[in-house]
Parts: sequence; structure tokens; C-alpha cells
Amino acid sequence: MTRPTRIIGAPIDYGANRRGVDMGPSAIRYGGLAAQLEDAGAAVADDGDVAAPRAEERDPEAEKPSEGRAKFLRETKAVCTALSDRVAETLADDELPLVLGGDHSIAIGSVTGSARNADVGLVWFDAHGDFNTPTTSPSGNVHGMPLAALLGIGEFAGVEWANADGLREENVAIVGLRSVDEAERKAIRQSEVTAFTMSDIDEEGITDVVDEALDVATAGTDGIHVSLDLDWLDPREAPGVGTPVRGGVNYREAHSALETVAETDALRSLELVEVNPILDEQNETASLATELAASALGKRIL
Ligand SMILES: NC(=[NH2+])NCCC[C@H](N)C(=O)O
Ligand SMILES: [Mn+2]
Ligand SMILES: [Mn+2]
Repeated sequence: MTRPTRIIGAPIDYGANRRGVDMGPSAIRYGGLAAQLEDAGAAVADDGDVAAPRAEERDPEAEKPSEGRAKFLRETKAVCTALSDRVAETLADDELPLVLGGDHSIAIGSVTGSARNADVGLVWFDAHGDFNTPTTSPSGNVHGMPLAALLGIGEFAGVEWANADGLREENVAIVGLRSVDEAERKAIRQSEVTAFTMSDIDEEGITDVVDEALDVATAGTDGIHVSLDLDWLDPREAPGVGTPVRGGVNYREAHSALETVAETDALRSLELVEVNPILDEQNETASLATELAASALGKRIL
């Protein structure tokens, strides 16, 4: 029997260039999330969404980083702080938080919450490194920065609300990387984070790569957080995302990866991000997200 699962929505799109991922939580719920999770054997409760300021109330320049550019940092901080508390409370109740985004900046909230009273490993399924900082970011979009924020890199050093207490670089694995900015490449190489690119998946196959990623994340930790950016998949499988990149994993590879996550039995918290219903086709990306969540929670073909 899977741990009781509590759904928490974080309906924001401050961190992304293209509007629409704020509707992700609705689309994923509408795509049949609760039924999928029950199929996986999980008892499901829906905690609703964290409060998010409306577009009209936003000020892109309200809170500035020490240097560089990070748009809507004040709003991102407010939402992530609330989300972090909800995730920590859910874990304290011995339930599994399933966070629905929203753009990937919400990972700052989910992971700080998950790593508050525990040593946590992190598996980051993504086409992107999300390793920019306010000075290296080409866009100023915070969804390209959450990993650097959580690890306290660059201008994020000592930024308490954004740094994850119980997370060490050695326990972070990025899987499926294929779009990296120049400064990000350097920063990832300099860090202790393990990055598995699409070329690694070409060479070794998804099974071996995910096994290795899970070894990295589980080594010496109390459990793992899995952050699934839907642009990890090839845009043919997941068209409803704001920053699609060709050459991603296919449908079966994605399921296989999350089935392997379930087998490890170390899952502490999970999030599904970057679903953009405006750009989607008949909600297929949101439905796919629900299926992958079910695989991560232990749903099997037979
Ligand atoms: N979570 C994402 N979809 N991130 C995309 C980041 C794109 C680019 N590297 C940037 O920093 O702007
Ligand atoms: Mn991405
Ligand atoms: Mn991402």
C-alpha cells in the first residue's frame, strides 16, 4: 500500500516567459489525477492550491536580487514560502506531498519544504539545467534558476528562503539534459551535481541511467524528492510546455524511469511542473503527467 498522497497546487507562471503554466494544476486535476493515483493504490486527498497574487497585482521589479535580474522574485518568494510550509506539514503528517505546478521556480518551495528536517536527495528530470543565477540568466526567468537557488550558488548564497537545508550537491542528479546555457554549463561542471545528458541515455539506456541517478540521490539520505519538468519528454509526447526542446525521452522511457523510482521505495515528495494547457493539445500533456505520477507511486501494468 502506497503512502497517503496529498495534492498541493502551486498555480504560478511568474518564472516563465510564456503565460499559461499557472493553469497547470487545474489541467492536471482535470486530466484524471485522483483516479490515476487511486489506481496506483494510493489514498488521495486534495489540499487545494497555495494562494498566488494575480497577474494584475504583480510587479516584475519589486524585489531585486543582490545583483543581476530575477523577475517576480517577490511573488515567487511569497508562493514558495507558503508551499514550503505545506510540504513540510504534509510530511510531518506522514503523507506524501504531490505538488502541481506551475513553472519550475516552485521547486524552491517544494524542495526546501521536503529538506527541512531531513537529508534529501533530488532527481531532476528536465531538458534544462535550471542552474542559472540572476547574473548568468539570459532571460531573468526564475524557472531557469531553481537548482542554483536550492544549492545556494552565486547570488543565492545565504538566501535563506531559497536554500534547501538538508540537500547536498552530491545527492543531486539531473536526468535528460539537452539545453544548457554557456554559464550554466560551467556552473554544473564546477558543482558536485551529477548530470546525465540525453547522450548518456542514448548510450546506456534509460534503465541504467535512472539506476545511477537514484544511487546518487539515495546515498546517505532519508529519501528523495523527484522533480519532473514535462519538457523532459520529447515535444511529440508532451507538446503542452513553454520551453520545448527536441530530442527528449519517449513515452515508454518516461514510464520506465518513474517505475524505477517507485521500485526504489525512497520517494518522499514529488512534483509535476511546466504543464501549459494553452499550448497543449486536448490536455494530453496534463494527462501524461497524471500517468507518470501514478508510475512513480507504484502503478504497474500487471
Ligand atoms: N524550467 C524550465 N523550463 N526552464 C527553462 C530555462 C531556459 C533558460 N535556460 C533560461 O534560463 O531562461
Ligand atoms: Mn525544462
Ligand atoms: Mn525545469
